[in-house]
Amino acid sequence: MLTDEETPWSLQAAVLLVAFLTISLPVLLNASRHRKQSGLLPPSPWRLPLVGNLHQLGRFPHRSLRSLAAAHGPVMRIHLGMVPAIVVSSADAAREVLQVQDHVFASPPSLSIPSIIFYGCTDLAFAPHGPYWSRLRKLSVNHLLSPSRVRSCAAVREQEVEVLLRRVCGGGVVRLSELLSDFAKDVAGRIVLGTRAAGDEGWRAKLDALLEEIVRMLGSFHVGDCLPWLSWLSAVDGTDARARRAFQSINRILDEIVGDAEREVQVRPPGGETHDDAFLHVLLSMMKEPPQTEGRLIDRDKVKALLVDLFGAGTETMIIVLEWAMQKLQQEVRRTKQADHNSLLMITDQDLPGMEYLRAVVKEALRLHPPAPLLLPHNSMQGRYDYDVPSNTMVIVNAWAIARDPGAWDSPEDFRPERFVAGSKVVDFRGQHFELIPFGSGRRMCPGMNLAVSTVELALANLVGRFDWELPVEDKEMDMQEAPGFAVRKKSPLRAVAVMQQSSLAQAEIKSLD
Ligand code: HEM
Repeated sequence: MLTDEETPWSLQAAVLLVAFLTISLPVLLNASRHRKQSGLLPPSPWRLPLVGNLHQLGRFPHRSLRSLAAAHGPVMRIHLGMVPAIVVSSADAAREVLQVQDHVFASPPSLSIPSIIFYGCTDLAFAPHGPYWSRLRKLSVNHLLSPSRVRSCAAVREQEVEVLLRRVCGGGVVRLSELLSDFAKDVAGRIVLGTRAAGDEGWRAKLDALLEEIVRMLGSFHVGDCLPWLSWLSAVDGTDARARRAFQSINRILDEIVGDAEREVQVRPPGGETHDDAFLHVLLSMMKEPPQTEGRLIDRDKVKALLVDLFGAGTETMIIVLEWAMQKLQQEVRRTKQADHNSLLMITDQDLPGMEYLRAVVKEALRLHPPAPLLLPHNSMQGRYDYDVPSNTMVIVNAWAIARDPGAWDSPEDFRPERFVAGSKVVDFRGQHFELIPFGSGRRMCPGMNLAVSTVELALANLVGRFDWELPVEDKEMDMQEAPGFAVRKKSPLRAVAVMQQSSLAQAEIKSLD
């Protein structure tokens, strides 16, 4: 996880920039006096020269931006250093950006660190909107993330849930964060890489190292992104060197992973089919296909770029939802059982559609704790909507603030899954109801939503169905604090005591898992 010092847009950035104030202030003040304001720009909080509003963002930008929006409105213009950005904090404004004018805001901004660690932005999340992105997205959805592909790997998820339950049965205080994290990585490992990854400590260590580098670098501040004319500074302050070292480390790990898969394919008997439908095997076979008229889509580096996305975007987000939902479920566990589930049999993928209350709990956890509270940044490619949004302006959607907007939600700060149960207002997170957009919406919406939701629901259903969960005696109350970072995890790891249900049937079943 990120340390406080590594927080994006942190004071550390401000301190660095303030050093330049003394020399450049007179020049800049003069320049801003002559700057021509054109069109109707969104309202803007006051800002410091050079620093802009960076110093106001603090350790939790989603919270600080909500406070600023309360004073300046749901469409607001801020400055990250000298670079303007539009912040959107209402469902209506989010609909305008992500649906009505989706085509205008469909590219991410060009940022220095992602372009180093994501192989020149040839991954899915940071690739500019265009034919390459579109083909890569289609490939990922068709072979890995579509609802039918997700259904077809239900057995993998169920087997991994069994492993998780067996580990919980160990007794005593369960280190839930650690177990849930291993579970999410094993699911991703098995469907992306194949059975080889299951329960393999070597694989988990590789993935941990990979995620650590990605999360650390995405949380780093690059002066050139905020003060383009000072980008040379990142060579002096070591940011570029750190990013290149991180990239070398990411590349080495991914080379090992891809190399292992290539060797596996080579030792397969001639004509032998793959022993599983692992996505990496599909990618490797596509690398060998003759190029089509549009050129070859995938080469080794692009395969690695895509893997960074799938592991980075896929595992960390699922871990976050599982942690927050389990934390909430410690309070809700009995009601969840009564509402949904009276059987002690293993709950399978097929049972999930009938578990209305559990699904409401997951929705409510995603509402209060979206893993990416500011989604991913978008970039305007042209023009205007109600306000003038000059082309090439970064647009930040504060999904966290929108999901807590008192204008859209009753008691928005309370955890109340009932709000999603039949008879209540129908609100879903599939990109059509803009008051709840933890996965974004429009063409850049998260393609991993079906996989994530099925995996999270299956794990939670079984954890809650088989155990009663209590706080460890030494933890007097639940710690609900967030940790700062690009994706917002719980500050302290989740621990709980799992009390196995007294029913002999439950005990017999759990023994039979051994
Ligand atoms: C609960 C879990 C998850 C949440 C809350 C989540 C959330 C998001 C969000 C907010 C975005 C950006 C949307 C935007 O800016 O408009 C995104 C993009 C993305 N997500 Fe997820 N995600 C989750 C799980 C996954 C999984 C499991 C995968 C894949 C294995 C995945 C892969 C991606 C990719 C590749 C993108 C970039 C898509 C593009 O730009 O075309 N995510 N996700």
